Amino acid sequence: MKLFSAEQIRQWDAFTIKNEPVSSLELMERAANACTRWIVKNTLADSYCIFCGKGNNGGDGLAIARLLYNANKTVTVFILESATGGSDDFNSNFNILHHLSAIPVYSIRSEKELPQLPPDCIIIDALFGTGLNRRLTGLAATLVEHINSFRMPVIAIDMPSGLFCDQSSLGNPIIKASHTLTFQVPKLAFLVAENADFFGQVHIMDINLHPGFSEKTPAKFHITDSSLIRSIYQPRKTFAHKGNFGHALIIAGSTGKTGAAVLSTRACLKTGAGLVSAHIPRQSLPIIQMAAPEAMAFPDAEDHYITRMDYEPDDFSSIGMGPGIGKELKTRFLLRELLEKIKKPLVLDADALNIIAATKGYLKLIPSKTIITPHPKEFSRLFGDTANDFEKIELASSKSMEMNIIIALKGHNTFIAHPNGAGYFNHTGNAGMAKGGSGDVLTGMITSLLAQGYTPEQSAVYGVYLHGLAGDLAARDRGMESMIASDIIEHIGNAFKQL
Ligand SMILES: NC(=O)C1=CN([C@@H]2O[C@H](COP(=O)(O)OP(=O)(O)OC[C@H]3O[C@@H](n4cnc5c(N)ncnc54)[C@H](O)[C@@H]3O)[C@@H](O)[C@H]2O)[C@@H](O)CC1
Ligand SMILES: Nc1ncnc2c1ncn2[C@@H]1O[C@H](COP(=O)(O)OP(=O)(O)O)[C@@H](O)[C@H]1O
Ligand SMILES: [K+]
Repeated sequence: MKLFSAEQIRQWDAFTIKNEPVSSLELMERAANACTRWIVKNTLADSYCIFCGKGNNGGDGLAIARLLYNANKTVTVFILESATGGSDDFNSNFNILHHLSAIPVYSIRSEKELPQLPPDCIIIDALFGTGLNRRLTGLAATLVEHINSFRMPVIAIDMPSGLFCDQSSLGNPIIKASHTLTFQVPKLAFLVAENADFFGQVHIMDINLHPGFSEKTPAKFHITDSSLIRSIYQPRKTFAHKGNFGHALIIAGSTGKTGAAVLSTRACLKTGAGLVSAHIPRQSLPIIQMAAPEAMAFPDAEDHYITRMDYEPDDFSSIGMGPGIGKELKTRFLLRELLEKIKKPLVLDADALNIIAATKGYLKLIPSKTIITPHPKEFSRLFGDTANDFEKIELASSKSMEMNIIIALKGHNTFIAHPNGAGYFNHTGNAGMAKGGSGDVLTGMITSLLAQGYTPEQSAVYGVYLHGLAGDLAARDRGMESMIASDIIEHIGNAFKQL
């Protein structure tokens, strides 16, 4: 699914008005109807306090007020006055409402007019939407803080007021909504961790914007959805043999972190590679053979960590390196040797990335189309700090293009930057996965897909989606608190079945 900017959404509204055709006021009525249906169905209250600005977001608020009143609800409207007049559609809805004397309408012109509200009402925030063009200050900011001081649930229309769609709002006054009813498509602002306190649960209101616009308009960012994954998926052929699905090598583990090697290797096996081998420290040999009997093992010459390749790396279809390897000097040298020798893309995670970040000259050795899977800290070690999440996304995108690598920046809504400039946000996964070992599982899964012949771009997008889906199924079965990384592996099979 394409992720459009506020400006593109404005163009999409205009395109719909021209090409459907439909009047702007009718489109607002459609939006207000969708919101009102949701509100009536999902809230049990009888009383609603609606705060409106004087743009089209406020126009939505006025139309919702009228529709809720028609549904026999008690409605009170507060209008934040501004020096400029209302938008055309705001004014039209204001005139309609004016004739319904049963709906009280109050103006807020100064702090003295900030209202007290009945404790059983639901607050509807229609102050500002996608038209926000600067941070809120003055009376608007004070009103936002005033609304946030109430304990009643707040339903934001389109955007929580004060939140920018496509840029950081860090430190700004913003409505803290329990629910956001947003029009047609999700917004970038709802995908980043720094905004988590503001939008609550996001619900998409389908207002039938014209499909012609989204089909022909390119977008830089996308949300990975099941239809994209189904288009990537290659079913296994009936007469296939193990040679058709590649030979994956996992280079992982050191004493005390053999579990990382076990998790990556098992996840790699469970994701469909034809053959899986694990290069582990010598002492880990019995452990890996017990925990993953289907995998072959290359025990290192060294007991406790990895130091030497006794194989040709290009003989493998894919190699994933990093989970639990530590940062011993000899392991660093081995990583350098691998980076210099291999002619194929790699999967690099965890300590492989920490070694690269800490050792001068390693970063530029990363082979083209390699997939790196840093969590935010590993990302900062590699590429430096950023002031906010939006800059982090831009930095991931530009580094991916500059270095011709795929960067999966892990977290809730993992962001995957492709070297052609496109970016994919993943929406599967849950906070039950915020535990040691989950990332090791992801490395094994992506390495497995790469071995099977999926392109590096496909392997990253597909692997991250499947990993999150397996995590969601694990959470459903075991609960977010109790699920562990091994449970994600146990649910990879069911995740495949759900595609
Ligand atoms: N036909 C359409 O274009 C549709 C628009 N819709 C609604 O329209 C909204 C966008 O409407 P608008 O473009 O009128 O914008 P908004 O209603 O979001 O706000 C814009 C108004 O606020 C002012 N403003 C912006 N930032 C401010 C700040 N920091 N302090 C004080 N004033 C500020 C602007 O000058 C303008 O007057 C959407 O979010 C959505 O709710 C929906 O009704 C669907 C259809
Ligand atoms: N709150 C969350 N929502 C969704 N996915 C999450 C969440 N927390 C963690 N994850 C996922 O779990 C994995 C954690 O990886 P990482 O931080 O490298 O853990 P580790 O190195 O301990 O294995 C990532 O794929 C991440 O996207
Ligand atoms: K709003």
